[in-house]
Amino acid sequence: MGTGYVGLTTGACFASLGHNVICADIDEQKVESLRRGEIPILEDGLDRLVHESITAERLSFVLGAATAAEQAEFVYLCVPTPQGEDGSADLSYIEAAAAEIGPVLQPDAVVINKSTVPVGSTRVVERALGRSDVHVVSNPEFLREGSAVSDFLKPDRVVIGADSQAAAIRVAGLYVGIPAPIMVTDPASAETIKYAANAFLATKLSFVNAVAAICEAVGADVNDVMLGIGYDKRIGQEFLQPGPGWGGSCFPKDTRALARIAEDAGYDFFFLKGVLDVNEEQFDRVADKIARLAGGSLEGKTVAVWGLTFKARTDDLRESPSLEIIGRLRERGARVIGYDPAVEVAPAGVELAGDAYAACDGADVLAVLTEWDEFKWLDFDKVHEAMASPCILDGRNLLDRSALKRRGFTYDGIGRS
Ligand SMILES: NC(=O)C1=CN([C@@H]2O[C@H](COP(=O)(O)OP(=O)(O)OC[C@H]3O[C@@H](n4cnc5c(N)ncnc54)[C@H](O)[C@@H]3O)[C@@H](O)[C@H]2O)C=CC1
Ligand SMILES: O=C(O)[C@H]1O[C@H](OP(=O)(O)OP(=O)(O)OC[C@H]2O[C@@H](n3ccc(=O)[nH]c3=O)[C@H](O)[C@@H]2O)[C@H](O)[C@@H](O)[C@@H]1O
Repeated sequence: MGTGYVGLTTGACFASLGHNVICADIDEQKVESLRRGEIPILEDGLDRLVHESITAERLSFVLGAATAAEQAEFVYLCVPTPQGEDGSADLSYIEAAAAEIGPVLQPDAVVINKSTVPVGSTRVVERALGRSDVHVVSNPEFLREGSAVSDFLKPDRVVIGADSQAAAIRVAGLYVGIPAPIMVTDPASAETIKYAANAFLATKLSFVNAVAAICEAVGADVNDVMLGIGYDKRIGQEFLQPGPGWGGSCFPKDTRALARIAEDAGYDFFFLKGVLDVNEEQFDRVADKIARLAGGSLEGKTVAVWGLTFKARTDDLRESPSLEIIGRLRERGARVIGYDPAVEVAPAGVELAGDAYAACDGADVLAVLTEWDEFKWLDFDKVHEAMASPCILDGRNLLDRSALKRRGFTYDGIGRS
């Protein structure tokens, strides 16, 4: 159920493992284009997997959840769980999908929550299904956008939360062929593992960005500092890249949802609120850096922005740090010209340029906010020529600082004095 980043990846990967998969969505246009073999999202390797499985007649697409669920042994719920008004996860899509499939499910079918859902949602699904002869299991997903297929097929672990041992073993059987430890636990623990993992990763990034701020003040280089701490195996080298703040469709909503779960459980997770505050502060700090490069005020200034998506190798703009920072620049009176290799429709408040050089035309500052590899290899003499004043804010520490300085740019990065 759901053919978004998670549902389509899950469907295509399970089909590639030899299972027969029917993917359902309520979005008619999406279903039509998937039937034609057109993949609506940018995801490395997904195209090939979908085509191979359609050809092998192991993967098909239908409109509406009930049609797909009728004959199924397993039903995966991969529908959105957006942030509700009070910060908690909105379960209305989950409840609607469960209510729709409840009447048509085969006895003994297993309904599996792959959407990220708060503790207790297994019970919510049970209630919405209205069936005592089917099982509900939690099987959270840990894939990242941009590397969804390889993350799904080579995960660090598979987590299954079930009350019924037999149902857990049946779900584990779906993953035969995937080289990963399978951990079976109870539903509440599985649901908590998902939120704790995302919140821990977000904490790591806020910590890195906070250390970057200290590095700027004391004259240290955050890249070296992170390399140095990462050699410690207990810390590890991964997920230590400083940046303009973290974003995406999940970290912000899941971190807020965990803070809310804690509050409802009577625990003041003040520390996690600090993680969120540091991230907001990082957006402000980057906007301040751009203003400083523009001479103090952004009123009437033009800022070129390279990178609009929330990270490279995805076309997803949801809760993108780049858009957060652009909002702040516009509030301070700047005109923003953006360029992103994966974005064709201009987000609100951004004029979209046809290429990276065109974005720089007459710009007072260039801000690099997404780490697309191709930005490294552009002709910076051409960029220099196009800009009104050659100033670069490198929000991902992506570019060659010394080479840019030699070319006459004023350069500022993150955590490098
Ligand atoms: N995007 C990511 O990297 C990850 C997302 N998740 C979680 O997975 C869930 C889904 O996320 P995405 O795939 O990003 O969402 P998405 O927004 O890309 O896709 C969700 C799809 O579900 C469809 N849908 C809504 N109601 C439906 C219904 N009743 N029946 C059938 N289809 C329905 C929508 O039309 C949409 O195509 C969320 O809970 C998210 O937190 C978990 C891990 C990774
Ligand atoms: O629940 C989810 O949706 C997923 O959320 C994240 O995956 P994703 O949102 O695709 O992206 P990440 O690669 O984790 O990046 C998130 C944000 O952190 C930033 N980031 C990441 C890594 C880093 O070292 N530095 C850094 O600033 C990225 O630019 C981006 O804005 C998690 O990594 C996945 O494990 C999880 O399944």
